[in-house]
Amino acid sequence: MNTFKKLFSYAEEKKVFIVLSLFFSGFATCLSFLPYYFFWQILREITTNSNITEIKQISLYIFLTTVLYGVTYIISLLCSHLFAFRLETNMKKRGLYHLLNASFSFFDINPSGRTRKVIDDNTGNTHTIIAHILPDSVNAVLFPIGVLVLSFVASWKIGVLMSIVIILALISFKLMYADENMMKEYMSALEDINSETVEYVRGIQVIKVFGLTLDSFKKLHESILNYSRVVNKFSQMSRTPFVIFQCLMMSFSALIIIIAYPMIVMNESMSEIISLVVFFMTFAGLLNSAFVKIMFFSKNLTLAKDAIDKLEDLFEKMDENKLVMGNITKMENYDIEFEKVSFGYEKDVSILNGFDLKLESGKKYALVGSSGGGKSTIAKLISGFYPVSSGKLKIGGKDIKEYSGEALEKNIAFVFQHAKLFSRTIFDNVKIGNPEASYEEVMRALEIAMCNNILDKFETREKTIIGAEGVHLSGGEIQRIAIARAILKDAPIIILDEASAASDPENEYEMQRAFSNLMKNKTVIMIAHRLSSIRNVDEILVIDEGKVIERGSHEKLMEGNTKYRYFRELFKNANEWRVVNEN
Ligand SMILES: Nc1ncnc2c1ncn2[C@@H]1O[C@H](COP(=O)(O)OP(=O)(O)OP(=O)(O)O)[C@@H](O)[C@H]1O
Repeated sequence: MNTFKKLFSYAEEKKVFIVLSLFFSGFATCLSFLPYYFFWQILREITTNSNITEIKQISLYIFLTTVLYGVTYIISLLCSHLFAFRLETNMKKRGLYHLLNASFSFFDINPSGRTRKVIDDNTGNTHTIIAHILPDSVNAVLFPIGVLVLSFVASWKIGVLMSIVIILALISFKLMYADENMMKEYMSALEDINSETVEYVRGIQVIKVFGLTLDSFKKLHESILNYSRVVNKFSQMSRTPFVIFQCLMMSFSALIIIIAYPMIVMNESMSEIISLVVFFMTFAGLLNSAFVKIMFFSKNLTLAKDAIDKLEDLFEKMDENKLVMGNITKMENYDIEFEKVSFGYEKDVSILNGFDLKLESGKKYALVGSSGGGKSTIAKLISGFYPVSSGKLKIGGKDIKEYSGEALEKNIAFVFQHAKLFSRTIFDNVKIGNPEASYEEVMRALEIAMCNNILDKFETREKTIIGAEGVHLSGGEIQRIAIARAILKDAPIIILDEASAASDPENEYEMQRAFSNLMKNKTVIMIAHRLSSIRNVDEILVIDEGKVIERGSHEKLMEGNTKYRYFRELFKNANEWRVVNEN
């Protein structure tokens, strides 16, 4: 019931519809007995007086009560659908709200496609239980009760027989679904096999290139074996009660012999016997369908519970690591200062420990160092992706926490290693940098970012839709469009995380020019592996194990036995090695 409480809380304003739906469903169930009652009366009339006027009259009652039942049931479904669609909409809205307010760290860890899928799939999974199963469950519960009452009204013997059948069916039914953990285990095995299959298909290129077999793709193999084991266990567990349940339902009509035979032997009224037999037999299929509805209810309730748990778990994750924001909107200057900052992504693993660093407004810095040293982490902290664990991170002399979210967004532009472009026109992709910008300003940004030769490739130029048929952009070209976007944003602090990694030698020259245009008069923090691209910066900082171990100009760091010089030589050797091998 907790699941329903949670579900209903998403659409409090339309709760009245679900109450109405349950009421009409109950009312419809009661009405559904009337046609059967009148049917029994017709049988009695046919087998006794055969009064045609009376039969016509009762037939009319059957017709009217059936129509009334149909209308009431439709009203019930209409109400449940109104509630279910509002619930789905509100859940999606809540998802959107959390997405818009999610911490940056959330997007750092969670792929956007998966997040969308969790929200879309799980909100969808709540539809069946609310729109169909919930109103039907009222029917499923009331129907066997009504059948019992009507049976006792018809004959106490039929009533007793019906009671025995219903009790036995309920026991076997309960045994089938007794183990809630079994259901959970089944759902989790199903989810595992689904996600592992998706992972396998996504990596199909690697699998083909390396000729991997399913066995070597261990996790998928294990998930298949696990699924098969769980399904087998579930089937074995449900086997006996399911067979009993099916036998009961299938042989239900035959049970009337227990009552009819002694009546025939005792020479009771033939018309009474026939009407009772036919009346009893009509309930056989109806009772079965009531139980099937209960079966669907259990399954869909587990699905809905799973869906709501997953959504709430996602919302919780979106709220983790959120930066506490202040309300200062203006930055006095763009000096950046780390004061004894400690930070770790996980509780016990510290990446920065008492880290100190000062970067001056308007200067260009390059962070270099061995992989995993903490360069990107420093950049992410400056951008406000994660809050620091202790110490202070200041921009313009004020703690980053004192600024509003908009102030950080407005003043910092981050160009990622793998820039993301949307399936819109090149123009629109750039305009995201400043939605207020004019046509000329966008075109100017494209020009400064050296994108003109990209536009020349397409007849539709800046109106070319990214991802449309025949539109293929190289990594370097995508990066230049992303730089145009950052140029248009015109933020005073620019962070470039391995931003030239995607460029090939052919467009590296253009990339470098695009970068220098972007960096003019800004505070720039550039993380670079290509050491050739960082010569024009004011200072180079060598980061190792979360510390600045060297800092200075290229010339200064090349003097003496520095780590930077060592990296340079490695880089030079690697390039020479590459050129020799390419020749
Ligand atoms: N989202 C994350 N969750 C947990 N640990 C992380 C996360 N991102 C980075 N790390 C860890 O933090 C450490 C520093 O990583 P960071 O990316 O800052 O290094 P880097 O110097 O930029 O490395 P590279 O040059 O290879 O990109 C690494 O040990 C890395 O495994």
